[in-house]
Amino acid sequence: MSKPVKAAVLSAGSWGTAFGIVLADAGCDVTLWARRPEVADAINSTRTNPDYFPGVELPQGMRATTDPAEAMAGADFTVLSVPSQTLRANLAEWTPMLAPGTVLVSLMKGVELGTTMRMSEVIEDVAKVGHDRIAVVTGPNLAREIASRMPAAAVVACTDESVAQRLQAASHTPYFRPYTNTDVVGCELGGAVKNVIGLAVGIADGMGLGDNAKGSLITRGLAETTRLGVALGADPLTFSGLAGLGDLVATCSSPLSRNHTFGTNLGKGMTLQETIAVTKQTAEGVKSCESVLDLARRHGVDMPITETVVGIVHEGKPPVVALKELMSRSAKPERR
Ligand SMILES: NC(=O)C1=CN([C@@H]2O[C@H](COP(=O)(O)OP(=O)(O)OC[C@H]3O[C@@H](n4cnc5c(N)ncnc54)[C@H](O)[C@@H]3O)[C@@H](O)[C@H]2O)C=CC1
Ligand SMILES: O=C(CO)COP(=O)(O)O
Repeated sequence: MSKPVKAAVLSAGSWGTAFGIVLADAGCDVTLWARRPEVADAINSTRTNPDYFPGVELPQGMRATTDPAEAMAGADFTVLSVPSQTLRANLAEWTPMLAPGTVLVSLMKGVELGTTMRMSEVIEDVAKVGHDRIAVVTGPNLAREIASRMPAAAVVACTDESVAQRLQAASHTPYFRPYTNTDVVGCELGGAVKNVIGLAVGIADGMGLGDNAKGSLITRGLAETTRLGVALGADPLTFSGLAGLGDLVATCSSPLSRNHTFGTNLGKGMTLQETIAVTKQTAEGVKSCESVLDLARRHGVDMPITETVVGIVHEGKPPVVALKELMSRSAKPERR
């Protein structure tokens, strides 16, 4: 009998835990790294992660530790699931402990502030591994639904298709159906920008602007995501796939989405500080809207919805004023 695939998942937050469940259900031997000892203890002693998924039973093939070296020892896949803005510092600490030949897998949907790097670029920069050893998992994957084993499709992307296929096999379960893709740029941008569009749709929902506004924001949001992607060398078709449209639809229609919920609270009139105070988990779009806009400006790409979100979230622009500005932009053809 062949040895089970070994996976380290760093860390034990929402998506790390949920994807760890997927890997374990697919037959992998999974070790989660948890920052807090009480989370690791609860996982090992109660087979649940009560802070994130109370009542969800974790698979037998999954355990937790607070020692990153122990988690990573001999791992075929090292899965990274920390907030995008802390990845660089976390990975710098973890790089000396990486197992030889391990594939680094990013679950993160963000763009680094300052450098405007995508997460796979940060990984390549810090861990000094080639892009053929870095994979990305993305798509319409709300962690709470996945942890409850509700059905979803996903994308596993790597420039080396055989690596994507290995990860596909390691994460395919009766409820989780991953497709491979070699367009890493498009897949990552789809995930990072949809968080920003999710904020915009949430704001519109909070303001009670209706479903036409939602449909319009999703579609025009996808148009600006695609414009950015094409400028960065992505395949435009990626954005009509799971990493683009699929993820946008899930995020923009679900109360489980933190970005959507964050936007809804702002649209209802909460201040930024009040909204941050009631948001317990990572809403990546809040920070990444600025880095996405920065990236767009560096490449001369117009991203009006992203610009509007930055105005509301970071510049204190009232949503009603932002809406008026967005709607009164100069008239143009749908496709340029
Ligand atoms: N939750 C979801 O449904 C999905 C999330 N993602 C992405 O996954 C990434 C992680 O998000 P979630 O797991 O949802 O967030 P989360 O807030 O639930 O978990 C984040 C984890 O990172 C840890 N953490 C926070 N600050 C840290 C630091 N400075 N150093 C080390 N660890 C730190 C926390 O302890 C926690 O375990 C994000 O980029 C998000 O966009 C992607 C798909 C689905
Ligand atoms: O990326 C996600 C679903 O695919 C999760 O969205 P939120 O981070 O907004 O919860």
